[in-house]
Amino acid sequence: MSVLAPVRRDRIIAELPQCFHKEAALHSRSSFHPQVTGACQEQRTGTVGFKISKIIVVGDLSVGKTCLINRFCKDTFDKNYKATIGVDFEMERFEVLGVPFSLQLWDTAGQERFKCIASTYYRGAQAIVIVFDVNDVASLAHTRYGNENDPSNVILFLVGSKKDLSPPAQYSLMERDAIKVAKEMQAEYWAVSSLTGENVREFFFRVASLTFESSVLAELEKSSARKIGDIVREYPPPSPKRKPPPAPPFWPLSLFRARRSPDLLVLPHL
Ligand SMILES: Nc1nc2c(ncn2[C@@H]2O[C@H](COP(=O)(O)OP(=O)(O)OP(=O)(O)O)[C@@H](O)[C@H]2O)c(=O)[nH]1
Ligand SMILES: [Mg+2]
Repeated sequence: MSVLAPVRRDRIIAELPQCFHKEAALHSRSSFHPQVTGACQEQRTGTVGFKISKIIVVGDLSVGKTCLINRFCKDTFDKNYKATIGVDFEMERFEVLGVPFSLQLWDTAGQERFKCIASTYYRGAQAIVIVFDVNDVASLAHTRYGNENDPSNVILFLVGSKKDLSPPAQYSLMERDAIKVAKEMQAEYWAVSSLTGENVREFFFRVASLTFESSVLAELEKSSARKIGDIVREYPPPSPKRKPPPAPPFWPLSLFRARRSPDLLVLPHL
C-alpha cells in the first residue's frame, strides 16, 4: 500500500515553465536540459524521485512570504497580518517529466529577533527564495544575500511581492533596480501578487522545475563518477614501469684483495 497520495493533477509539469524576465533568469532555455529529458525517459533519475528538496523563503518582516506560500499551497489569502513565529513549512508534491518530485517550502519569520533562527535553516537548502515588497525600496535593499552558510550550488530567486499595489509606472522603475540586484546575486527575478494570484503558480512551477533539473544533473554526475570509480577499481591503471634493479656487479673478490687501499680501487670495465 502506498503511503503517499497520488500527485495532484495540477502539479504535473511536462514542459519547462518559462522565466519571468530574460534579463534576470537562471537560464533562458526553452526546454529542459537534454540530458535531463533523456534520463527521465530512460528512468535513470536515481534517487531524485524519493528525495525532498528544501526551499527556504526569506525576507523582511511583512513582505508577504506566508501569503505567497499560502496562495500556492492552499489557494487562500489573508489580508490580516499575522507574523510568523520561528519557522513553518508546507510540503508540495509534483510530477516532473513523469518523475515524482517533492518540495518542502520553509516559511521563515522576517522579524529581526527571529533572523538568527532563520539563518540556521539555510543549511541543506536547494533553493532560496528572497522576497521583497515591490512598494518598499528598503525591503529590496535588505535582500542582498550573504551566503556565508552557503552551498555554492544553491539556486536563488528574488521575488517582488504585492505587485497589485504598485501602479505600472512605479512598478517599472522599481523593476529596473530589482533586475540589477538579481543579476548581481545571480538570482532569477519574479514579481507576483498573492492577493490576485498573478504569477504565483508560474513562479512555483519554475522553482520546482529548476530544482528538479539541477537534482537530476547532479545525480547523473554522481553516477558517472561512480562508474569511473568502478572502472578504476576493476582495472587499476598499470603502476608506472620501473626498471628492474641492476644486477649486482660480479667482480671476483680477488681483484679487490689485490689492492692496498680501497680509495685507489680501479674498477674493471665490464
Ligand atoms: N495587497 C497585497 N497584500 C499582501 C500581499 N501579500 C501579502 N500581503 C499582505 O501583507 C501583510 C503581510 O503578509 P505576510 O505574508 O504575513 O508577511 P510575512 O512576510 O510572512 O511576514 P513575517 O511572517 O512577519 O515575516 C498581510 O497583511 C498580507 O495580507 C499581496 O500580494 N498583495
Ligand atoms: Mg510570515
